Amino acid sequence: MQKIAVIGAGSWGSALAMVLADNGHDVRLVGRRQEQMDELNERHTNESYLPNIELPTTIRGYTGMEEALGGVEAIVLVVPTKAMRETVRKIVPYLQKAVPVIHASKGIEPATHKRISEMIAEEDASTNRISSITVLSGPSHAEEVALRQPTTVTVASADDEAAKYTQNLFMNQQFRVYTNPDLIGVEIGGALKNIIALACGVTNGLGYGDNTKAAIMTRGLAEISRLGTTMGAKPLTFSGLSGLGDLIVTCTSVHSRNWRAGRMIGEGLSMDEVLEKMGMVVEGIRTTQAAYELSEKLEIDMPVTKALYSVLFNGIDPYQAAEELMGRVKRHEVESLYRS
Ligand SMILES: NC(=O)C1=CN([C@@H]2O[C@H](COP(=O)(O)OP(=O)(O)OC[C@H]3O[C@@H](n4cnc5c(N)ncnc54)[C@H](OP(=O)(O)O)[C@@H]3O)[C@@H](O)[C@H]2O)C=CC1
Ligand SMILES: O=C(CO)COP(=O)(O)O
Repeated sequence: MQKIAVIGAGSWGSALAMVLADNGHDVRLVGRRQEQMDELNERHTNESYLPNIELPTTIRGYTGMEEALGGVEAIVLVVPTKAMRETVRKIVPYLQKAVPVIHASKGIEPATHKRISEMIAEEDASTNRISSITVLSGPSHAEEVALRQPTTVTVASADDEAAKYTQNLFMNQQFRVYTNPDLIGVEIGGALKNIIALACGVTNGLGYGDNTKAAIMTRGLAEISRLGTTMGAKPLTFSGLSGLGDLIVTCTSVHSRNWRAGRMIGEGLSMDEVLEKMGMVVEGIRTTQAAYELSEKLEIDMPVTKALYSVLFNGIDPYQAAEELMGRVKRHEVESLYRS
């Protein structure tokens, strides 16, 4: 039994807290709204993020870091990417000894183009309170994990022992955890699939069907692989759970916030209208900006990302963006799979 703090009481933080509690760990779930933590402690529910789910009574909710982090042996970070740096800055002063950190968020930071593990390491550089950083990623909608439906994920770390420790923490009969040494590939696959899910949603919103979805998913995976391998990822990782697996689950599921946001944009809503309606994080929007900037900087051909960027940030009509994608110059299918 380990004392574990899960920071971020949204859908995914709560579902992962459930897995850890099911495994017998002492779980402290940290949210930022007192009424939400009162609901968790008194009624064992989190209606705004996991409706109609009863959480294990052993999960305790906290809003204060000092109280939640006392004596913890591991920390799981599950806040939106844009809140990651600020969250790490908030936790490190309360860590009495160096502890392993596991993150389960999916994104890349616009402007710096850093992956999440790089952001965490940077924020701990002067304090050294984090002993290892591991990412947990894969095809895993919180709604289904909370129902204890069979789910598989991957954990990756530069520290092999940290990956195995994380595998042991989370693995159970319903939640199967693999290890993968390719930290870069696992983080990039999880972040970039959200762009492709948004793009698939846009095509559905335009009224296009399964042929178009399969095209965007397959060519999307090709451009994820091109950018990812240029950034140092192993090609095989993109055929795995955190690559193809997560691409499938996000592009084809009504649970996906990215896919749903894309569909509304395809139907004609503005980005602001969509974000207001969602009320949950849509990571793919900021990741589209980051990946587009990276593709320009590294001169990687990423046509789907570029088309989506023009829709989201330059006000291009989605129908026109789709026409332009289809009208590009002739290409060989596989010659440019890993480099532009
Ligand atoms: N949902 C899923 O199925 C999966 C999600 N993920 C990833 O997990 C990460 C978290 O997503 P998810 O839990 O789904 O998001 P949700 O939208 O469900 O919840 C977001 C959580 O983050 C909190 N939050 C929002 N902004 C801030 C901030 N600035 N500082 C601190 N906390 C903040 C919210 O608090 P409040 O309620 O007070 O606003 C809420 O607890 C994302 O990177 C996502 O891609 C990965 C796999 C599966
Ligand atoms: O990452 C996810 C499933 O693996 C969740 O995707 P959404 O953020 O699009 O809901």
